[in-house]
Amino acid sequence: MLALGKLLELTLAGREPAEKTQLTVEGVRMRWLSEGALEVRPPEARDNGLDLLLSAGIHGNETAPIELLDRLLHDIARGDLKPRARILFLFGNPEAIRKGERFVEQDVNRLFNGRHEQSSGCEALRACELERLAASFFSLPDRQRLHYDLHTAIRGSKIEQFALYPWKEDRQHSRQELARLRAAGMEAVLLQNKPSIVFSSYTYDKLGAEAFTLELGKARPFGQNDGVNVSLLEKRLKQIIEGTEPELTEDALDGLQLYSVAREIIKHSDSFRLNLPADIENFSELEVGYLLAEDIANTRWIIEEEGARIIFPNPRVKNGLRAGILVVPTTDENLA
Ligand SMILES: O=C(O)CCC(=O)N[C@@H](CCC(=O)O)C(=O)O
Ligand SMILES: [Zn+2]
Repeated sequence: MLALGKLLELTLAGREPAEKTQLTVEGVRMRWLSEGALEVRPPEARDNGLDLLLSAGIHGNETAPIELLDRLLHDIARGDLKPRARILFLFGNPEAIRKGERFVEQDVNRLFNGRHEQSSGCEALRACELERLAASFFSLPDRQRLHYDLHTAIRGSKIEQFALYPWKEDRQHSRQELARLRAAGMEAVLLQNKPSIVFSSYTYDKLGAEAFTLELGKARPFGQNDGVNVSLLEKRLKQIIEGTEPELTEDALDGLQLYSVAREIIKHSDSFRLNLPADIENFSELEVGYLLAEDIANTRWIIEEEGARIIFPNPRVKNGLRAGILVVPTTDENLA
């Protein structure tokens, strides 16, 4: 296999490859751009006009998605997977991946859309670099732009695999992209309704990509991901890469649960208290009237919404950041 197919090994060892560009037997060009960043370009005659950004390891301890991208890259480097799309593979936070930690100093996925400019340290620099790499990759005109940012979650979930779809004013969420997600094994999609500072929001808002955060199961260390079944996603990604996706049918959205954000729970101070069991699963339902959280100055978060569910509850985030999202079921009537 070509050495550049071993991007993960290089990244884990903190090494630069001796050769920065290599050609596979199929004439696919692989180019190392910087730590954890590799561009794959099909021969011009085979290029189908899709630019696909695949990122994982934005959180260093979320290893199943990193292993998935590693397998795809190996297949490309061996000539077993024959891309028709241009692809950018990104391992988001190399230092945290090496440490097996969610982050080193701060969460990279809270530093996009300009936030890194108000901060410092290795993760702020990395967020800036990731924005630059993505912007340069998505700078070619007249091409389709698609970004999947792959994650696993801190806790178990009543809905194992789901996507978060960013928001931008005057831009509608796409039914076609939701159908693609359904085919890739996603059981639910959370339709965002305001701007955000995560990576997929940056590529959606600033670079015009269709972009998603995908949650694939519970985070575990390398080699312990048997419980995370990414087979449908892996199959779909291979089809997208090779340009062999089957046509999506009328019933393609059947069974896909849609949610919208009712409220983001923001931790304002060290007095923040979240009244949930430590092992609560994502998408657990909360009853109207339930006192979810308390914070400084008698702030109380009480459930008012029928059918509300909690995702990503985390009282340990830094002050000013999201400590959970309250979601409610929604319909597909506003999709494009
Ligand atoms: O399990 C958790 O609490 C977090 C899992 C995770 O990393 N999720 C992403 C979601 C990004 C988004 O809002 O699109 C994150 O929190 O960064
Ligand atoms: Zn994550």
